[in-house]
Amino acid sequence: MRSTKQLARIFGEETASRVSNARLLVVGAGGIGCELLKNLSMSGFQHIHAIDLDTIDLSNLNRQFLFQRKHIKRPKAEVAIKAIKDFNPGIDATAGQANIKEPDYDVDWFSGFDLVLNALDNLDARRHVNTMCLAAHVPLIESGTAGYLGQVTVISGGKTECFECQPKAAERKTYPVCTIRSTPSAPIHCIVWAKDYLFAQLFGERADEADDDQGMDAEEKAENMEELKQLREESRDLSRLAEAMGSAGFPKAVFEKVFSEDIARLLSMKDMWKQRRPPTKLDFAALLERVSAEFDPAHPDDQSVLSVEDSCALFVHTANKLAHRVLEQQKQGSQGFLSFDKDDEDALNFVAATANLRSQAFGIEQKSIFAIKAMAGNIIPAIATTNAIVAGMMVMQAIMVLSQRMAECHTAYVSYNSKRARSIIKEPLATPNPRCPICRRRYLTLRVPDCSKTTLGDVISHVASLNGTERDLQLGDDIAVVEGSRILYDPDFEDNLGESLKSLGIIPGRMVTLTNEDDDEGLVVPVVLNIAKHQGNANGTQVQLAIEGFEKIPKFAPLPDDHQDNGADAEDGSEDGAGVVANDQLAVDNKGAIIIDDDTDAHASNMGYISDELSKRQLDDATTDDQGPSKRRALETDNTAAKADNDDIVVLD
Ligand SMILES: Nc1ncnc2c1ncn2[C@@H]1O[C@H](COP(=O)(O)OP(=O)(O)OP(=O)(O)O)[C@@H](O)[C@H]1O
Ligand SMILES: [Zn+2]
Repeated sequence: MRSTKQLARIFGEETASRVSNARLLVVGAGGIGCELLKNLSMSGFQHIHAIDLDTIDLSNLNRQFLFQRKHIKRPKAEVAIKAIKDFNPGIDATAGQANIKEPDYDVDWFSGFDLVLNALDNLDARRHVNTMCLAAHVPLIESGTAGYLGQVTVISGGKTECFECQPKAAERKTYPVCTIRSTPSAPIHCIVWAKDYLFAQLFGERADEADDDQGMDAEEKAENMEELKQLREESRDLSRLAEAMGSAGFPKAVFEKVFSEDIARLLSMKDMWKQRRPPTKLDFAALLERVSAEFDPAHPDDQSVLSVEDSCALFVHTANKLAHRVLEQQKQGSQGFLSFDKDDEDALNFVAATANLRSQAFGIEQKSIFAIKAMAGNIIPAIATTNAIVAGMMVMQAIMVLSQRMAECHTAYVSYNSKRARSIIKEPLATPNPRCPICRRRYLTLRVPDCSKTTLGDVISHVASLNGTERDLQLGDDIAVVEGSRILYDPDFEDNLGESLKSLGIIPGRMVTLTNEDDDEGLVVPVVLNIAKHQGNANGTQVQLAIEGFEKIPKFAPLPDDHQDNGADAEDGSEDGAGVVANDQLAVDNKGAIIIDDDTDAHASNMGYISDELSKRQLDDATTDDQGPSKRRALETDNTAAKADNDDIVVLD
């Protein structure tokens, strides 16, 4: 094959052969994924499986060049794989339309690949693949772009930082409740109000009234007493209105409540407007009388700013449509609530119309639906060229990993600065954070003949039976077993010992973490057992529990004495070493065709996936509960993972 020959000429026969024999998993066939699949198929890679949960949208076609208009609504991975097979018919390429988090894609499945490449767009999936690759001992190439900024890095368990070793800067904007609900002064305040408050209250899952004062201490609550009371009343009124959904007067009732009554109530709080421009009430009937004759609320122009009258007509149209959808869902027996999705036209148009009406009331600039989509969806426009550069760098890293030239792998950044249009920066791969709650783990596989017969006690006895052998797990006597955020066993909690694994929800694909209860120093590296089916026994004799994978466990550096010296413990969200590179480091590291950019500030903010919100983690001993640190960390890991994925703007106080 031509590409293999070319590869052999550049990198040698051995590398070319490793590349052509390697089994690759590409997760995500979107902006980066399409570029990557195209590159891989043209660079000598022969065995590729791509997975993506989504289907193709019109909005993907401007940058996902393997897709054409005729492919809209077809599965991304399938179409992308078909396209690369057209380029390179000899390739062994397969596709799956699925969420990579589905239990079918378990550790055994991941172990079937030599290399995984992430081309994802969300933190939750990235974290999941990171853990699966660590558990399966498969190297991972991680990537991300945000507009002109991009990043590629290599993750190899025990050798490099993993995706969770460092906190990522929090990008999520938060706004005080009172600004959103009472004193907006910018378009985004009105958009957040329309999306997170009005839309959510009317069509979403019923919110908890107590949320209005979340985050306030007692003093703040006392100071804001009057306003909080008003806010609660407003919410209650809206909930009552939601019950009128489907009646002819529903849109008018909502309009009059939010753009007339609530504004009158705000105006009555005179102190609020001493330093601010007071809002004005809107008149529903008067606005509807002046809607332009040519305005079609079913097909609004999303590029221009609508007149306030047309926004009112759009509000009526979309409020009716959304109400209808909720009622239909209820009729079909489901709970009947919607959550905002920027790609749901009714939801977007409702939010755009109400945000603009509110802007009108508060004398704030109005925006086109297109602009509101970007703001409501927290969207940074995707740049095809950045995706292409990142995908190219991923292929280079893939070749290096497969040819076992890890020392030549890098974290590479695509960066932007006003002096130089674009540049790429690289830095050496960082070593693992010795306190990382994900990669400082010994990932092993526990083969279980039958989870409905094997008890938790059997597992504990099996672990104990390894003591003193070469497979000693070195957990000591006081073992604790944790699954997710549940404690299954510790020396003071033996209730589950007689339970079958299945009855405890421990089935193939799940992972349980074993720690030492008394390990206050955190010296024991916890063991994570991936539960897997036993492969069976050819002789027909009864198969026993078996723990596998000892030979794949990396060596872990001892914990540093200084507990402060820990990036993952950083609480302030600062990047704290997460990608900031010293200039002198660059100077010694700038071999190759890399343009060095000396703007470290730009660099610091250019990790492709920093746009994902990372919940901050507190991994050190600051937690005041009385669980041992190892078990506590195991629990925290699971809790933070659960909190992780929410890219939306949140209203906080
Ligand atoms: N858990 C997951 N399992 C499989 N694929 C995923 C998962 N999460 C995200 N993806 C896929 O990763 C890809 C990321 O690509 P990209 O960032 O270009 O997003 P997009 O959805 O194509 O674009 P946009 O968000 O701008 O509409 C998407 O195709 C998405 O479906
Ligand atoms: Zn880590």
